[in-house]
Amino acid sequence: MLELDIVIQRGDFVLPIQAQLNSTVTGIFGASGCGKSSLLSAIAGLLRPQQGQIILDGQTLFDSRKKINLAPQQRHIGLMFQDGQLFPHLSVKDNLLYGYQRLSRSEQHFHLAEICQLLEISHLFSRLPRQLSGGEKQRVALGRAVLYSPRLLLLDEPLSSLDETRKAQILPFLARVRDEVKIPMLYVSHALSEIDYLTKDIIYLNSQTKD
Ligand SMILES: Nc1ncnc2c1ncn2[C@@H]1O[C@H](COP(=O)(O)OP(=O)(O)OP(=O)(O)O)[C@@H](O)[C@H]1O
Repeated sequence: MLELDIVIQRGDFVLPIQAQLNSTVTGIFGASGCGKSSLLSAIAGLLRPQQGQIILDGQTLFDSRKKINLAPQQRHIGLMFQDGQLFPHLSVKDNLLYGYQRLSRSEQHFHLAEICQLLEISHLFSRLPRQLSGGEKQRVALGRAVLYSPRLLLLDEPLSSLDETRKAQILPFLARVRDEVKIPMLYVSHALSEIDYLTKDIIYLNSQTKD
């Protein structure tokens, strides 16, 4: 369970958020600039909230009063963005293994073959990212994020660079990750239809302006 009780501030922008998230997938929806990416950055440890607490499965990741602020690598949270951000000079296989190889055996919860079969990417192993379609890149990025065995996977508009046909192809893979791998996910999107496909649990963000 993820417990959030924080205030994020960036200049005049203020976002207070209080929520308890229990679902395998929680959708995060809101207008452009309402703070969706800032919220994910705060959970990942890349942006310090102005005040409050973030607790994941009983572990305090951030507490302004107790002066706790775990570094991103101590949080073991996975992030996946709009353009996947694969390393361009590494093959698909080396991209997939990038974070995985740095885990100890006990931290490796999945096998390369199992995840690649799930996402149908095994035949792409020797290719470089520039030799992949947009949809293939996103499946490889998702595979890399899942192999890292994160406690929580944060997905920031993972399909927004794809056309409607490709989106429709990738959504079932995300549903498979939800059902078969069961890593809790926060899924940010402008598209309610995408969120609806994956979950009925949605947070609507409303930011405020500092007076
Ligand atoms: N580095 C920064 N410094 C100051 N303000 C920032 C910074 N980054 C973002 N902001 C502001 O914080 C607010 C929230 O931005 P954020 O990127 O979290 O919104 P978002 O909901 O993810 O937007 P979008 O849907 O357009 O990607 C915006 O008003 C933005 O202008």
